[in-house]
Amino acid sequence: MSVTVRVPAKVNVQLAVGAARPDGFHDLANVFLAVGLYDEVTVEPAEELSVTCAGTDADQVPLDRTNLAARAALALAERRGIEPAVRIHIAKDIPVAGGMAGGSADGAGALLACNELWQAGASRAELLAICADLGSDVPFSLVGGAALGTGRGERLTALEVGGTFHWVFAMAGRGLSTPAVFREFDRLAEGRAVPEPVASRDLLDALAAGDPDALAAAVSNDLEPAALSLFPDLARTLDAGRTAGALAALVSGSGPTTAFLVRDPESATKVAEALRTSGTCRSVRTATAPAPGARVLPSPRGTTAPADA
Ligand SMILES: C[C@@](CO)(OP(=O)(O)O)[C@H](O)COP(=O)(O)OP(=O)(O)OC[C@H]1O[C@@H](n2ccc(N)nc2=O)[C@H](O)[C@@H]1O
Ligand SMILES: Nc1ncnc2c1ncn2[C@@H]1O[C@H](COP(=O)(O)OP(=O)(O)O)[C@@H](O)[C@H]1O
Repeated sequence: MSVTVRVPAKVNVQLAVGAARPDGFHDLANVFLAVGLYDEVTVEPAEELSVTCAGTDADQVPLDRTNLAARAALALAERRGIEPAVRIHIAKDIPVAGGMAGGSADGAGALLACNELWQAGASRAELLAICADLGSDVPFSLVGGAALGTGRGERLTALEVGGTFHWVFAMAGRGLSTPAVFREFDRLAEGRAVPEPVASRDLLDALAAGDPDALAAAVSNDLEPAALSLFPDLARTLDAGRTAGALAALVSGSGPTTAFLVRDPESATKVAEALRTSGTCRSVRTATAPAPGARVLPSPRGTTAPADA
């Protein structure tokens, strides 16, 4: 018997960052949008906990108990008094350390999958609380769609999205560490007052209207200067996408993946091709948004019945 859960990547269409808090985190107004690039997490009973990973960047994924999928299984098992005897396999399609919440996706996926496999019966609220303990981005991976994250990004309010948005993503040749980018944000902010992070009304209206031009005018990422400071070549990728006709070009979260909002599928193909030939990135993908959150996939013959998140 096995259970497989599919979980989306995210892009942050707004990432407003406040001053560093005493606990080292930053308060955010984090507008998450789930995009149609997915990892799949499969769990099945085993003698002991193990993690395997295949696919894009699989060699960069830790296979020990620091893996967010393993941590999620352990957290649920501990709460429920269950032996965490489970084999976890991650089929990876979300770039690693790319600012698209791939590790968070695997954490949320493993949690939902183990809840199903073990028939552990954790409620949605309990799953969300475990997600928040695992990382700031993990609750959103469970929920998907679009949401405003406040606090360190873990407190979610679902947002209305009035249409399909088309995106192109350029993957960089190396990753960027999220803590390093926040540290660089603090360094760049030294000596100036950092305003409270607030969600943009124009941006929320653009999402609700499904209007790509209005969304393009409103996107912003306060971590972008820090990511560019640590990885200056990203400016060339952003320029290549803009020149090819993207409505907006921005760094995804803490980077280094760059995200390009385009008007329609034709424009996505054109911008993707221009980025591929620009020599400024490692690979290019297109995807639409919003995508649903973590979902149990229908099981192959005779295993557990599918259940939505
Ligand atoms: C920047 C964002 C934007 O969505 O995503 P990524 O670009 O990493 O995907 C997130 O805030 C990343 O969330 P996540 O990757 O879950 O981070 P966590 O594990 O909670 O924290 C890792 C480290 O990032 C920094 N951190 C994270 C969140 C936050 N609100 N303030 C912070 O300062 C802290 O240094 C923390 O120790
Ligand atoms: N299941 C996982 N998949 C990817 N990375 C993981 C996973 N579990 C832990 N990590 C660690 O988290 C780091 C950040 O990875 P990831 O979540 O992909 O990026 P980001 O935080 O930029 O969205 C990786 O460098 C890796 O060391």
